[in-house]
Amino acid sequence: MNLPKAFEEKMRALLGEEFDAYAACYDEPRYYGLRVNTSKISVEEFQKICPFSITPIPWIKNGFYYDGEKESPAKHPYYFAGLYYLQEPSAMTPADRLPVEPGDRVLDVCAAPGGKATELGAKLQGSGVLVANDISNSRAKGLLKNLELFGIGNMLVLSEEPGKLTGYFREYFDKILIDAPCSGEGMFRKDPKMMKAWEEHGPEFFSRLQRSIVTQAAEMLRPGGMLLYSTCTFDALENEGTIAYLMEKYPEFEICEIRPYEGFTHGRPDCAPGGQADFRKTVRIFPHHMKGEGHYLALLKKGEAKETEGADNGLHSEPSKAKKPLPDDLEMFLKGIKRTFDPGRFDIRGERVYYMPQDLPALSKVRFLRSGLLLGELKKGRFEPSQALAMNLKKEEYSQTIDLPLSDDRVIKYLKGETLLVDDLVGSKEKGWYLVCVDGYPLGFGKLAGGTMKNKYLPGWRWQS
Ligand SMILES: C[S@@+](CC[C@H](N)C(=O)[O-])C[C@H]1O[C@@H](n2cnc3c(N)ncnc32)[C@H](O)[C@@H]1O
Repeated sequence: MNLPKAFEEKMRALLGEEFDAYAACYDEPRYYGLRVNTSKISVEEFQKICPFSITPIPWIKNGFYYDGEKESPAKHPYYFAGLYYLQEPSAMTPADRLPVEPGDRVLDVCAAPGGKATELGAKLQGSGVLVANDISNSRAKGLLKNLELFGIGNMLVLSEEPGKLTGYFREYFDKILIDAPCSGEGMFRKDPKMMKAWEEHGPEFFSRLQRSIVTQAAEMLRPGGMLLYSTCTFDALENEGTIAYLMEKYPEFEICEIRPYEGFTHGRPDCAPGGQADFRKTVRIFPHHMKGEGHYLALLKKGEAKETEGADNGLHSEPSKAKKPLPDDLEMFLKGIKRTFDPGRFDIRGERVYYMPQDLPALSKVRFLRSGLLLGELKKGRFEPSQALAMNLKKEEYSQTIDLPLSDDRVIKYLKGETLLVDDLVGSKEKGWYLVCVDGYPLGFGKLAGGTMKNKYLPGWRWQS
């Protein structure tokens, strides 16, 4: 592979005698990875049912390699059931190493298309809140789809400039991930087009952007909270340089150890102005040391603020809405779900019914793609459940289900949007909303009458043949 000359020279200087081993990797095939959605299935269970050959990624407990030249895991009903996400192995590391716990308030500042946000959401296991943001509205649409496919309901999907969010979320979050826009040097093998982009917008351009994003994000982290910064580039200015800038502006941040793996390489104190030894705790991923493309990670903890102590965190909760009774048809539908709903968290806007995360600040004038779990729509008083709700439910939580084995050709028919005959599975008098599952994992809803099931799978998500 012909690398840009300036890049090659820079890498020679960075890697010294390791450069030849690094350069030789460009003649090797790229790695393909798949990450299990642990909010839907355990790793052990997935290994039992996985229809293609996989081998563990040693530093990611729910990550596996697959052979991308032979297999197409995105064209499988389990993918449509949200059981896994396809992701380059080194890119799994940031969300894995940010210690998110159920109940946390988590922000993913640059989240689209959701490779990391889907893992952060899965780690929350339905409690707390994930705010997934991306400045690009078109990319945020893909992010929303991936989060809904994963069954994440306790979330907001926003498309905002991070500086605007600081006014709403000052010191609000427990954990923040910044997977920054970068010059992408670690992705040259996976996607050679990145080299052209690098020549147009190199490290200097991205460094300026990263400096503004990290300092804006810093204001949204509560004291004691943790921030993980990552890039898929090798450039020192964009990596150690950005973290050094953050720590100069916000001295209350300290660099923390990242759970180790033998293939990780230490960050470089010599690449950071000031050269503090702590930069060794940051991690560089190189393809000649491990089976992944290339990444940089720094985990930081925010101490008590030195200058902004006692500042108002801007958190003014949405005034609780007067609790109106829910429409009858919605009330009836919810009786079929074995889950306790908090009446104060329903939010009906026009025809749409949402179930909101708890303790959100008032968010007027923020560009949303989604706020909360879209439960469904009220059409002339009739409630129609959404695709997002189907993906958010477990089979055991819903009273009426049609569970098809993978081998049943009605699975693909359902995903294509076709009407199904299911009189062999339900009594002739049964009717109403059914949750259609494959091997026990929900795919979507259908409406049954007289042994025929009208397909309610979201048209935009259909299986394309
Ligand atoms: C490396 S990608 C993120 C990949 C994503 N975290 C994932 O794992 O799928 C960087 C993202 O940052 C977004 N971006 C660029 N500038 C931004 C800004 N100022 N604020 C927020 N997002 C930005 C881009 O649209 C892009 O989607």
